[in-house]
Amino acid sequence: MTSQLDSFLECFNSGHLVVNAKREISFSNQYMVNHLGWSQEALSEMSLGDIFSRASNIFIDSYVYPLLINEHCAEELQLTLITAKGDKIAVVANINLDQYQTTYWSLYGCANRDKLYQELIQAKELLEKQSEELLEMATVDSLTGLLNRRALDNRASKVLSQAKRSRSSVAVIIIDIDFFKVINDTYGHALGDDVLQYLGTLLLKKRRDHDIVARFGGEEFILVLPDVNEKNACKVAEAIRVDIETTQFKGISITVSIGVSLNKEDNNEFDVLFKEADSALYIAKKEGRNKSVLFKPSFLKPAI
Ligand SMILES: Nc1nc2c(ncn2[C@@H]2O[C@H](COP(=O)(O)OP(=O)(O)OP(=O)(O)O)[C@@H](O)[C@H]2O)c(=O)[nH]1
Repeated sequence: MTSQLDSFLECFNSGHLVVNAKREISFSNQYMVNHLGWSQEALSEMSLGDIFSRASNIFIDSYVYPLLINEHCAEELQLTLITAKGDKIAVVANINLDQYQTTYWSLYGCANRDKLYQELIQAKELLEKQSEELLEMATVDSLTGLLNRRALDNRASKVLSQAKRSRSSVAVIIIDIDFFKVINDTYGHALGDDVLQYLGTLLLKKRRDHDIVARFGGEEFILVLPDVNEKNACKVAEAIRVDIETTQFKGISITVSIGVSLNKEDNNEFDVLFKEADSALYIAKKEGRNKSVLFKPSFLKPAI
C-alpha cells in the first residue's frame, strides 16, 4: 500500500514534503526532485531551511510555524524555493501539522500567477498614466499650457462660492489681443501661435499663488483673482496692459484690451461676472483699444 501511495504521489504535478518536528525532510516526491535538482537521497538529508530562500525561512519561522501551532494548518502562503543551482521558484504552499509535530507540505508552482500579477500591475500603471493624460487634456489648453475653458468654469465657480462664504472680493479679468487677425495675416498663423504662447507665459509669471490663469479660446485670456479689491484688480489689469504694450515680441508690437469685473454681495456667478467683464472689454475696444476698463452697470443698459 505504501509503495502504491508513493507511486501515486509521483504522478501529482505538485510538490509534496513530509517534514519532522526537527524540520528535517523525511519524504519528498519526484516533483521536488525534478524542480529542485537535488536527488531523493540528498533531499532526505536536508532540512526545510536548505530548500527555501532566506526571506521565506524568516517568514516560516516568524509566521508559518506559529500559525500551524495555533490552527494546525496554513493555506495559500507564497514562498520561494531555492534550487540546487541557486535559482528561485515561486510557490504557493498549503501545510498541515499533526499531533507529532510532523508537517505535510503541498507546493504549487505560481510563476504564471506571478506573471499575471505583474501584468496586472503594469496594466494598472498604464491606465493610471492614461487617465492622468486624459485629465491633463481635459483641463489644459494644449497651445499655451494654461487652464482651458472647461477647467476655468469649474475652478472659478469654486473660488466664487468660497468668496461668497468668506464675503471676500474676486475679480474676473478678460484680456483680448488687439487686431490679432492682422498679426496672423501679416506674419502667419504659426507666429500667431507663438504670440499666444508668449502671452500665456507672461500671464503665468504675473500670477499670484491662488490666481487662476486660463485661455478662454482664440486670442482671449482670463484671470480670476481671489481676495482682491477693485483698486488692486484695476492695477493688475493696467500693469499687464502696459507690460505687453512696452515689450515687443520678435520685433512685433502687441497691445491688448482688458475688461474687469468684481463680484458683489448678490452676484457671485462666474457667467454673470464674465458677461460684465466682457461688456467692459467691448467698451475698451470701442474706445480705441489698448485700454483696461472696469465694468459699470450702465454698460449693460440697452442703447436708446
Ligand atoms: N494663430 C492663431 N490664431 C487664432 C487662434 N485662435 C483664433 N485665432 C485667430 O484670432 C483672430 C481673431 O480675430 P478677431 O476676432 O477679428 O479679433 P482681432 O483681429 O483681434 O480684432 P479685435 O479683437 O477687434 O482687436 C482670428 O483671425 C482667428 O483666426 C489660434 O489658436 N492661433
